[in-house]
Amino acid sequence: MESSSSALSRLSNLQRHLQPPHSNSKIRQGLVKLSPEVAEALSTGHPVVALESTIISHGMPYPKNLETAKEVEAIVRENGAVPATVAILDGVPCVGLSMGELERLATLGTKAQKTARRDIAHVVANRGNGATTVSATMFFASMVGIHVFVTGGIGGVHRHGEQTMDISSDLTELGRTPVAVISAGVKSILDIPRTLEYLETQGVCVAAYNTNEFPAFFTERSGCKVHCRVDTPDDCARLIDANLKLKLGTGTLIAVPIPKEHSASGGLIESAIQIALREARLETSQLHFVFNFFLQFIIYFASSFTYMELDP
Ligand SMILES: O=c1[nH]cc([C@@H]2O[C@H](COP(=O)(O)O)[C@@H](O)[C@H]2O)c(=O)[nH]1
Repeated sequence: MESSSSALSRLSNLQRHLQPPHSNSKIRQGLVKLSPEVAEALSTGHPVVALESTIISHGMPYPKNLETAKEVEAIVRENGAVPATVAILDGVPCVGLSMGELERLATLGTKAQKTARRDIAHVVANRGNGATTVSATMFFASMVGIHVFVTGGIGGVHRHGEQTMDISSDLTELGRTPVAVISAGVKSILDIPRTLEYLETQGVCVAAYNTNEFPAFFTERSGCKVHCRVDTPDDCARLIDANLKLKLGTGTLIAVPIPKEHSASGGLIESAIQIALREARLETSQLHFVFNFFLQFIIYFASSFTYMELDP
């Protein structure tokens, strides 16, 4: 606990040092709405933790989503920081939501547009409601001077991403926005080794908490080693501090494995996911077989007709 509070004070000193109060928000006045609590915390150098909102609107049904959002905010408060949930409401990017706004977002559910960086201008221009993903949340957090952001899982490179190019903009955002993202890793349905390769290309420092391995969201292990290990909140604060002071310009990803007490249920979910993936692969290969069979059939007939036409 002592090391966690010294890490908090280190971060808040850093925030004060690197971010003269409201320098950004003054420049961008009117573009982003800060909740009074977040504005006060940022101006006094009190630690602030950003939270995303896609997980609220798209990740769970109502009212579970609202309960979880409140619970997460309460955990941030219990640990001495101010939570800043980010969302776009009626076209206004909000950093820090009131209980009413949180409730509104939760009841909107999927009617709130899933908003990644590429969607921000569109949602704002149309005065829409947007639930921000990791990339959009990082963008707004950085804009107002919040350096730490906590979430469940970030997006990554999808399986077969080398063919589909389906790569989450969360990864490019980590390569361009100096915010530390603390998460349980990436979803295990994604391609974890390629996600880590992509982050390396983007120059993102990926650290794992109390382990040498990148966690697999529902389980502690993914089989992928990381180059940076952090063991205490102080280690994390020093890493974030170095990244910001050196103005590397990139984000930091700190992956925290699922707590031991939940690893049994996590393992159960993970094995169900692996079975589903195997079944999907099998179905795809059966479909390929049927498709190839019909293709050969069509080619055979088409060529017979062509011969008949050429040589009646
Ligand atoms: O288990 C989950 N992890 C992450 C997300 C959300 O999905 C986003 C990534 O979406 P995409 O793969 O479309 O970039 C993340 O930033 C996060 O907001 C989610 O819905 N479920």
